[in-house]
Amino acid sequence: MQGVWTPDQIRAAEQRLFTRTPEPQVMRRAAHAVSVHAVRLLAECTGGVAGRHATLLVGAGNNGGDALWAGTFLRRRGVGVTAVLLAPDKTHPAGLAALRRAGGRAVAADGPSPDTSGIGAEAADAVERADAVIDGIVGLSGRGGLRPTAAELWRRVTAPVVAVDLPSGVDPVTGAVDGPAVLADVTVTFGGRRPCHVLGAGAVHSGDVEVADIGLDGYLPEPELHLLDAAEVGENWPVPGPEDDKYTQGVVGVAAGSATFPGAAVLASGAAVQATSGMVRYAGPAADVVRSHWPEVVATGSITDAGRVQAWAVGPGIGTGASGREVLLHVLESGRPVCADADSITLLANDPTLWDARDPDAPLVLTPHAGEFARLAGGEAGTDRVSAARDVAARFDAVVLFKGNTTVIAAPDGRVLVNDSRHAWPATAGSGDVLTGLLGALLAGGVEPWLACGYATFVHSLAAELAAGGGRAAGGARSGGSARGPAGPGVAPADGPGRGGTFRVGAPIGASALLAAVPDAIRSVREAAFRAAFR
Ligand SMILES: NC(=O)C1=CN([C@@H]2O[C@H](COP(=O)(O)OP(=O)(O)OC[C@H]3O[C@@H](n4cnc5c(N)ncnc54)[C@H](OP(=O)(O)O)[C@@H]3O)[C@@H](O)[C@H]2O)[C@@H](O)CC1
Ligand SMILES: [K+]
Repeated sequence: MQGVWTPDQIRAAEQRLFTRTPEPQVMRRAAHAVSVHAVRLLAECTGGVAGRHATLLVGAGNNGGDALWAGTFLRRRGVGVTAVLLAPDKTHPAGLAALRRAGGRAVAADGPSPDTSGIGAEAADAVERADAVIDGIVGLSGRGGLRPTAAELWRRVTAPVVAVDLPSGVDPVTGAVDGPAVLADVTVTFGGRRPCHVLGAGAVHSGDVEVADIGLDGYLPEPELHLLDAAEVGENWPVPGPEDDKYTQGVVGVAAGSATFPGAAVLASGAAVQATSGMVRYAGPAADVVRSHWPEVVATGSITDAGRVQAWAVGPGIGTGASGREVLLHVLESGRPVCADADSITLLANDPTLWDARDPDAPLVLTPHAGEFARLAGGEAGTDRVSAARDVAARFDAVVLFKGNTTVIAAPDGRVLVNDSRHAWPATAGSGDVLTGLLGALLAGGVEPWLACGYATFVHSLAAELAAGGGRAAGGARSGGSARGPAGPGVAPADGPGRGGTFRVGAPIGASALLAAVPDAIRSVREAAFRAAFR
């Protein structure tokens, strides 16, 4: 599992590191890593390095210092470097002196001869003719969106961008973007990811995140957040062993859909079928429709006839009336692990007495989207979705899988996993029903609930991407293509060649296509695990 650390954790670790390694040396390590990625980007995007031009956007703090030192290293590779200083009086002195010694230029952002937007002619020229831009405006101390001069400079940037530590204008802790913010092709960070690289709009604004080793290992505490990679998911996805039969792998019960709306039942049952080689039982009014789509499902019309299961997936399409309540009550009383989604979340939010039916020893997973989350929590989550999910998980003693473009998975003990898929292909009707079925299958297979949520979300997101045609190598690599691609933030990269690589074509999908891609996604993560084992 990869870790994500808060700015406070990073700063505390840095202070401990500085007792052993002088601060300027650490900064030069960081800056060198930035320059390495800038060189790579220049080579990829312009076909060369020496003779190209890099423009540094330099703010008041150490983030600007990193950029200046990175410019110094770029000079050694024959790159022309201009630093545009946003706060000339506060510019990192040693970094600026080093850049000047190396033959780099520095100009003030607002002079001389500022235009009507307050940008000096030399600064405007440096930004507009850059082959690459290094964003050293602000880092861990950033608050709010870019300030006016920085925003005006950013508006003029067309070259590929390497962000130092994080894209300026993005909130370091929540990833929220509240005003103008840099959209990077690559973000080079130090020692470990920050929350803004994986949460909310920040995950998109960061582009590809490269973690450089500056010696922080050994000084960092337990991470605040965790990320899974494909190999881990593949290694732990339950598959039949030599001794297994259909029962030993765990039987999953699906209680979903209605006679009028059987789709949720078909999708959730189908996902459970695709996710496990064991047995799937369905109980509910859509039994005939489920059977006709999935003959391998043992389907019955009533929850009381369902038979024995090792876990339940309950909720999608059961309604919020008396019959839905009865189904949920039965499932909660079963003493089995339960994944409660959709209508069952609304039922639980509306009728607190339902909680009394729950066996306190049986794990409960809740999978709300924003609206359901607000019902459960008694208010909107706000921008700090991690804290909000943690609070609800602790309050209800349940694992909370808070859906969104970044899915946040909080355990009652405070552990948090995030899935920063950086694409929105699963945002389609019925997609949540598929996730519920996957989760039910993993719970029935005995996977620990918090991890089951992580594995199911990973595979679900990957299946959506594969179905859409966006494709992602299951080695953990991100989608190909630039974050500045024409599709814009929050959606999968658009098609055709562009900065940062060649984009793969994607097209909108429905939940049935997502479901059909689940076996490919599972195969893909298992292949990643296989490759990792022999690396
Ligand atoms: N310590 C080290 O050696 C190492 C540190 N490292 C590097 O240091 C970075 C942290 O540096 P830092 O703490 O100096 O602050 P930093 O993020 O540069 O901000 C500077 C100032 O910007 C301002 N500002 C705030 N918001 C703003 C906005 N929206 N738009 C514009 N300006 C804004 C605000 O100043 P104000 O104007 O409010 O006085 C703030 O004080 C870290 O990210 C990493 O890159 C690495 O080199 C590893 C070794
Ligand atoms: K930055």
